[in-house]
Amino acid sequence: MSRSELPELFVSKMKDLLGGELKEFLDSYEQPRAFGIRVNTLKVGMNEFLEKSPFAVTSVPWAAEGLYYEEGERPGKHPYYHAGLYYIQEPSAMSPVELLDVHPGERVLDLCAAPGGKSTQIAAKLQGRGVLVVNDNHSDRVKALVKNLELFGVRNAVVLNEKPERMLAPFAGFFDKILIDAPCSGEGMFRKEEGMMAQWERHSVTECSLMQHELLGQAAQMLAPGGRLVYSTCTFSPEENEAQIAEFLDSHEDFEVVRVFVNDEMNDEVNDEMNNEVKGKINDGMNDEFKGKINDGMNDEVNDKISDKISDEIRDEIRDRIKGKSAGVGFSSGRPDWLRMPWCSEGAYSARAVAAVADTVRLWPHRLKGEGHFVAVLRQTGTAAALSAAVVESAAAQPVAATSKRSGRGGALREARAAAPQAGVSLEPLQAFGRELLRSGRVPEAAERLVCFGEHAYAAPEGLPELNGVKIVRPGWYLGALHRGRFQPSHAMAMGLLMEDATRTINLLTSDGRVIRYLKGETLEVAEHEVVRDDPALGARGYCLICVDGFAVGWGKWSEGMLKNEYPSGWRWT
Ligand SMILES: C[S@@+](CC[C@H](N)C(=O)[O-])C[C@H]1O[C@@H](n2cnc3c(N)ncnc32)[C@H](O)[C@@H]1O
Repeated sequence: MSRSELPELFVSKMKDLLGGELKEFLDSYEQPRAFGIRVNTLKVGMNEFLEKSPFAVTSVPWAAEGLYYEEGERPGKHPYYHAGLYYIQEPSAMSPVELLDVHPGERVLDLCAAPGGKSTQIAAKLQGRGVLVVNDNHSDRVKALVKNLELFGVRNAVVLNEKPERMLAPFAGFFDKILIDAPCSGEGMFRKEEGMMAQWERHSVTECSLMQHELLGQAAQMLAPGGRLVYSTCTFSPEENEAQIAEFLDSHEDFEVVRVFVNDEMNDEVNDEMNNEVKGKINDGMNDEFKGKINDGMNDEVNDKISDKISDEIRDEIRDRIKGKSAGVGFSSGRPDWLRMPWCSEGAYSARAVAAVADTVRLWPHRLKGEGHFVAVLRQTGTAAALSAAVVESAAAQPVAATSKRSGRGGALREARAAAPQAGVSLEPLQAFGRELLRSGRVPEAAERLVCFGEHAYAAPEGLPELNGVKIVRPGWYLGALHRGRFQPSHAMAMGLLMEDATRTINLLTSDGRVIRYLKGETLEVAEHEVVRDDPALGARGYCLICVDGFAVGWGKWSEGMLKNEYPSGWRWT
């Protein structure tokens, strides 16, 4: 796009904000934009992906799993996309979750989650452990959110379609980490989606900032003492960013801004330095510690896992060090230009708030390869007493006994008691499926809990509070339907499995023409010897997990040399 297409009012606001940097900022609109994917480490290690990547990629400096790809590539048109190996994401949009600092086992809320870019990133950080609650108040957008979580194979997410005020009672003080990726005026989207410019004229920044103010206050109530809250937008207007945070701090004395660094200035040279150092260390580590073991017969898979692990650890260490080096360069510290905005009267915010806001992060499109983002990392400064009280409380937390409002047949809303299937529905077909098709012999796994809404079975994460009256779209990983004494496994179930989880698989290579035909929903010819079974006593006939290069893409039902296609119509390759 050209800078001349930008709304005049927007340009004059940016002049107030950026001063001498305005030209560089506007020039960035004439540059080609950066394209990114984020690797799904629930399914594939970074090193394995880099070896298999169908496109040339380079690292996004501020996101551990982020990669740039070149314009002209079509990552959405590759079987790996259908296997959920990556999410196509604008690179600067990868920064908020990176700064949320999620660890496996935590309770995390993504309050404004659709279509799920950041939810899938959080899920990968959780590595299947802990609880991820994702919410969006827009019922149509929630459908895309569910689909993306399913494609990513996320098993520990609960999807809600609620107004945040209705979540306050059940989730008061519940979450360790909360992300508010707020609805905003979208100024950072002008280059990516030109339609946003027309919307920007109509939707006032003021309207968005009122919404954001409310969301921040609501999220604060759901955060545990000592918890971390990340607020992000893809807009540049300070009314929706710095001012929003300053106002929040002035009404929430128990919150502070956490000083974080983003390497928006990190240049290729530093990046290369980091990559070389990582490579060298991996080789050293391999030589010293693992070479002997590898020679002792460890196979390639184990080898890859070790090098993934070393790579992650060393990468983190080096990244931290380089972040230290760039302190004071790559973020908005000490640049209070927003206070010069015409609407900002002197003394509108306390000195504490103004000083703290200097530690929020701006990713600018003229300084890095990305469209731009604002990120504020906030911490609830819980006292030790409050923290121990929260621990006692969480130990006493009851498991879910949720009710769900789902549209029943005929569109009527009905309440279904969770954990018990509909009267007359037996769980035996689901259990039999688990015994036959899963190596673990059971579904759900020990850390999950079976929840039924009518005929539909889910594996829910443990440790949620009572959710009575909350609109639940998915109480967990959707397993499938129990109908007339049969179990019909869902596509979400297939996507939540790894090839090694299943006892009967058909693994096709991407080069095999049948892959695209499978993804288009066609019936395939598959010879019996291609149906791989753990145990020769297990027949070839029946459900098989269909994989591409070892990654699950869906179900098929094999019989007499033919594979009946179970790939859902809404997911097909077009
Ligand atoms: C910037 S988008 C979120 C993008 C998402 N985090 C991602 O990475 O894919 C903001 C979302 O907030 C939702 N939203 C707007 N107002 C909301 C509210 N009051 N409560 C919850 N969600 C809201 C919108 O429907 C929209 O999907």
